[in-house]
Amino acid sequence: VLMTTVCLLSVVLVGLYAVCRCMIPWLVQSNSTLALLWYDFVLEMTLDLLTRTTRPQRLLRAVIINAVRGDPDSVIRAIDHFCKHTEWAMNIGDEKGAILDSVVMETSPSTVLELGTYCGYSAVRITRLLPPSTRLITVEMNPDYACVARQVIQHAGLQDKVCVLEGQSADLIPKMAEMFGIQTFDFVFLDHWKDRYLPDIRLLEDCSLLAQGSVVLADNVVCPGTPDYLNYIRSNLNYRSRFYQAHLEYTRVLDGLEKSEYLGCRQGKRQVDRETDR
Ligand SMILES: C[S@@+](CC[C@H](N)C(=O)[O-])C[C@H]1O[C@@H](n2cnc3c(N)ncnc32)[C@H](O)[C@@H]1O
Repeated sequence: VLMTTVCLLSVVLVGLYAVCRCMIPWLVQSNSTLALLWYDFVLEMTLDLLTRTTRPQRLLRAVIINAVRGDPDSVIRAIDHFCKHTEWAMNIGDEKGAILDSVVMETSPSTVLELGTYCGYSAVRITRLLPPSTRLITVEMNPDYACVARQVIQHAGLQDKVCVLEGQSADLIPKMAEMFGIQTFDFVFLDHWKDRYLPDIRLLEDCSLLAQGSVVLADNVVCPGTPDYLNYIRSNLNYRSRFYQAHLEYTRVLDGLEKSEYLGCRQGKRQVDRETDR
């Protein structure tokens, strides 16, 4: 009886292990809700409990161990490697990061705002492409994330070109002119909580922080998705919008970026034929 019980238990345990090892990654790689639930909730909480550290702290450790100090590209590589092989994290990632790079390069901005810093991955990506006189202002509401981001940015050697502002975007956007003497932003990267995209783009407009030619790039417009923002920006005469299809960072789940050029205040709505813009 004992032998049979041990054998049965072994079979159950091996089965469970196989399910965890093969089925869960397969399932979460192809379903957006499962992916976010698994990576952003189950795995993160479990690892936080087991290691008594936070995900940003673990990511920072990987950067310090594996990236060359003063080399932004090696910091980016170290984070991508950590997120692909050790632990998923909500950076824009390498695939969408390449699109971000190309939009930054074609915009060649003098004034840049990022909403949602997290660990500083996209801040490093953007800043390494900016001319020497241009600084990035990046806003993060979580002080622990902001602290990690500053260390990641410092490791990349970009600390003199980035200002990590701690606080809520809604509180800080109206203070940009007063704090930095900024009149308008040439490039704005939206990558904070998705329900803030619409109120914050309107706030940027109300504070006159967008000028004709300003480019707004929004991440995660498909996953988790920003339907109210997309509806607003695509049907607005004041913007010319283009969608870039890609995948949720480090997965096969569909996602995308929306690049919107501000055309100046014309007022009114239009029906955008998105197909022609793609
Ligand atoms: C998806 S992560 C940003 C990832 C980062 N841009 C990257 O690619 O490396 C979103 C971040 O936005 C921050 N956040 C969310 N809502 C915010 C708000 N209203 N103001 C400031 N930060 C916010 C969150 O704390 C989180 O760290």
